[in-house]
Amino acid sequence: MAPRPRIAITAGEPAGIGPDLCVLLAAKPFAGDLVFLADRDVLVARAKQRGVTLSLPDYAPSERQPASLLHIPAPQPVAPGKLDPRNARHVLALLDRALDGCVAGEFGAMVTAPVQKSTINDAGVAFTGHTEYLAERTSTPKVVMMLVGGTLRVALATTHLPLSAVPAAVTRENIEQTLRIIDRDLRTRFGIAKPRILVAGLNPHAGESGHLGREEIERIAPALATVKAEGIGASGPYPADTLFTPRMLEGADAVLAMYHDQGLPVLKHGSFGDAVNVTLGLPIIRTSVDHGTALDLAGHGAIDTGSLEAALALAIDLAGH
Ligand SMILES: NC(=O)c1ccc[n+]([C@@H]2O[C@H](COP(=O)([O-])OP(=O)(O)OC[C@H]3O[C@@H](n4cnc5c(N)ncnc54)[C@H](O)[C@@H]3O)[C@@H](O)[C@H]2O)c1
Ligand SMILES: N[C@H](C(=O)O)[C@H](O)COP(=O)(O)O
Repeated sequence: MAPRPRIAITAGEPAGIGPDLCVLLAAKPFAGDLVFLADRDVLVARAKQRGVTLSLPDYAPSERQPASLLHIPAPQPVAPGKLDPRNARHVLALLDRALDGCVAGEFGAMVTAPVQKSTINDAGVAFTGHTEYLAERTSTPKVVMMLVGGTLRVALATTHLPLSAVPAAVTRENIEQTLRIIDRDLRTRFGIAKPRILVAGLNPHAGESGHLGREEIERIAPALATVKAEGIGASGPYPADTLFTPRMLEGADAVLAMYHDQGLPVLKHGSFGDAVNVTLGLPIIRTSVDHGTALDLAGHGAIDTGSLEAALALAIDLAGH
């Protein structure tokens, strides 16, 4: 029998629902050993607020523990729902420790609870997302954000940037590199022998033969021709408005959307609460939830643990490959 992978889970923004999700998951059984990276006082307080019994021993690297806590202190007291940029470095320290452990082989994968990107920026650290942060920290020149929900996988050619900056970022080179990464990771990590990837256009009606924009003709189609010649099963560019219809998606393994809000609303409409965000192209395995910090629900109120559970299950599965 394969050994249980050890998975690092970062609690994310301490004022958000990340700590709540951690305390709710800590008592559940998983097919891996879970190491929660968080401030112990924050988890204890959150468990009390939610009426949950928290039983997490300190992490002991030499032992096999179904669930444990790697305590990393937050410098400032934490109140649910109240952001404090002085705790932003703590949030990054959780990520750094998990990442270092993955690179060193101590952890088989890392799973991230949500962070508040604005607060990290407010603390003076330029931060657009875990995806870009982990790429930079591992010196990986190119990674791809992909969300998985139900039978749908949606990858993005561009991630966290203003809409006005998207057209310039949809370059031929970007599309080629993105498709190579999706193809490689679907084969090697997801075990799909010959991935079939559908590529969206950028403009309405995929540019209407150049009358509604030329990115499809000048960049996306030439990039597709190049990667097809390399044997990658990609096709398009397709008009995005009908690309996500069941008939188009039949037999497809992934869709490549050109920008964040072209692809993710479709996926989240169908799967919010159960979908998983996975970073392709990294030297380590990283999955995450499909939602944000939900400050309005931290410490009280009904929260859905489904996405974090799905992210954990996928991380365990990928770590086992
Ligand atoms: N993986 C991540 O780190 C991640 C992902 C998405 C957004 N964010 C960040 O989160 C912050 C807040 O973003 P937002 O307000 O756009 O989105 P959000 O997901 O935090 O909230 C959107 C709505 O969904 C609800 N919600 C979210 N998660 C829920 C859960 N598990 N159970 C029940 N309800 C839930 C919230 O209460 C809110 O009504 C931003 O800083 C954003 O950048 C982080
Ligand atoms: N774009 C993601 C989403 O909408 O779910 C989210 O912001 C998380 O991104 P990172 O994993 O890069 O933090």
